[in-house]
Order: sequence, then structure tokens, then C-alpha cells
Amino acid sequence: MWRAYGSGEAQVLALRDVSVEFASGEFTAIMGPSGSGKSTLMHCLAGLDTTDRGTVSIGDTSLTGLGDKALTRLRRDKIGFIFQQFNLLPTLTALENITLPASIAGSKADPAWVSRIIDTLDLADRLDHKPTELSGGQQQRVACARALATRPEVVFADEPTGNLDTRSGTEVLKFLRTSVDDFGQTIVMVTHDPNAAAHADRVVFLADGRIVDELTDPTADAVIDKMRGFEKLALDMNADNASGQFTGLNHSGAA
Ligand SMILES: Nc1ncnc2c1ncn2[C@@H]1O[C@H](COP(=O)(O)OP(=O)(O)OP(=O)(O)O)[C@@H](O)[C@H]1O
Repeated sequence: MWRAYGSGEAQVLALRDVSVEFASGEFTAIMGPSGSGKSTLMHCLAGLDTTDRGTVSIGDTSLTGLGDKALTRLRRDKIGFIFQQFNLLPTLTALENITLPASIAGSKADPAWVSRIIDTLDLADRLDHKPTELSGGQQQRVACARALATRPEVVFADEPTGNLDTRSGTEVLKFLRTSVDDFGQTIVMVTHDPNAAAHADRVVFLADGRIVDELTDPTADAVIDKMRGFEKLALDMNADNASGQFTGLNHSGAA
């Protein structure tokens, strides 16, 4: 798939010929230097943004060419989201936040399933609390429960531990791991954190809008090694671009 922002000289190619699959029941992390296209890729995969060229499918369902209404329905029925900022509704209790997507969809979340998730996340004694009465870690656990409550085909997590201390972050990552191992959930997570990526089954690395590498069964050290290589590559490319521009200026100056 391809995705560009802007046009002419200011055009940024955020995704260049990216082709990637995420296996069902697997936990994949997407990593890459800042500006490498991680958020763009996730937004295109989740139907929050559209590609310029190429197709996106979830299972047998193609997202490409769907109108806004159909995309909204598809996101509601097939996708769970976990955001860095939790994005809970402040006026609702934890339990109402968890069951909201199902009630918007006009169905009731399966009570046995919801209570199993709530128990796994150790939220049973927090269900009547509003988000402001919960710690950051508790709020993100509520957001995890909300994402899983409708049994989505895939959960997209955008920096889910970015706002949490190490301990709360680890709890969230362990839950994501459990949801893959015990519930067969499919998860795609964007992260900057090699320790977070090490909880995944697979890490896909983006640099400059392209998929440049991947690791299976990653360790944090192996992820750090790969990232160092891409950051050095990005620095070298910037240095090349800068010297190219300089030459260009000299030319126009001479003309
Ligand atoms: N709405 C937009 N308009 C113009 N350019 C954009 C827009 N969104 C992203 N870009 C550009 O596209 C490229 C990829 O951005 P993207 O946010 O996907 O990267 P990222 O890897 O998620 O970065 P970060 O780790 O800093 O969040 C960047 O060069 C960015 O400046």
C-alpha cells in the first residue's frame, strides 16, 4: 500500500509499497524511528485513514473502497482500539465504558465473557468508579477490557504503555500477551519501547515508509540492536539529503 501527504515538493511519502500480513491469534509489534510511518500504517489498517494505492483486508472483508458509514460499522464490529491516552468517557463508570461499544452496536456484550476479562484484569472492585477516580494503569486496563469486550477480530494498540509507569505498563503488556495465548486474540501494537515489543510474537520494523526488517520471538536486546541500525541509517540518509540540497543551492547560485 502507498500513502502520501501533501503534494508537489512538500509531498511526504508516509508509506511506500508496504505489504504486510498479520496472522490471526498472533501479537505483532510495529516499531521504527519517529516519522517512519507507524501511525499512518496503523490508521490505514484500522480504516481510520485510506491508502492512495493498494488494498487492506481484515479476514475476508476488504476495507478498500468502503464509504464512511460502512467503515464505521466495520470498525465497531471487527476492531478493538487501545490508545496511549486511554480515551475513556469521563462521565461513565468503568463498567459503562467497557460495555459501551457493544451497546452502541445495538447488542449486549456476552456477560460471561465480560466478567472473565474483568477478572483477568483485576478490575472487579473498580467497576463503579469514573475514570478520574482511577489510576493511569487502572484506566488503561479498563480500556483493554473495552477493546476486548466485543470479541473483535483484531485489536490495534497505539503506544498503549506510553503514558504508564513501568509496573502498570508491564501489567497491560502481560494482559495483552494473555489475551493472545488464552483467548486467541489478534493484536497489532505500535510502540517505541523495546521492552514492550519483546512481549510480542513478531516485530515488524518500518524506516522511511518501508518495511525494512522483522524479528520473530524478539528479545528486548535484539530489538534494541535492530533499532540502532535503522536510526543510524536514517541519520546517514539525512546527511546525504542535506549535502544533496547544498549542492543544489550551489548550482542555482552559479546559474
Ligand atoms: N496529516 C499529515 N499531514 C502531513 N504529513 C503527515 C501527516 N501525518 C503524518 N505525516 C508525515 O508522514 C510521515 C509518517 O508519519 P507517522 O506519524 O506515520 O510516523 P510515526 O512513525 O508514527 O512517527 P512517531 O513515532 O513520531 O509517532 C512523517 O514524515 C509525518 O510528518
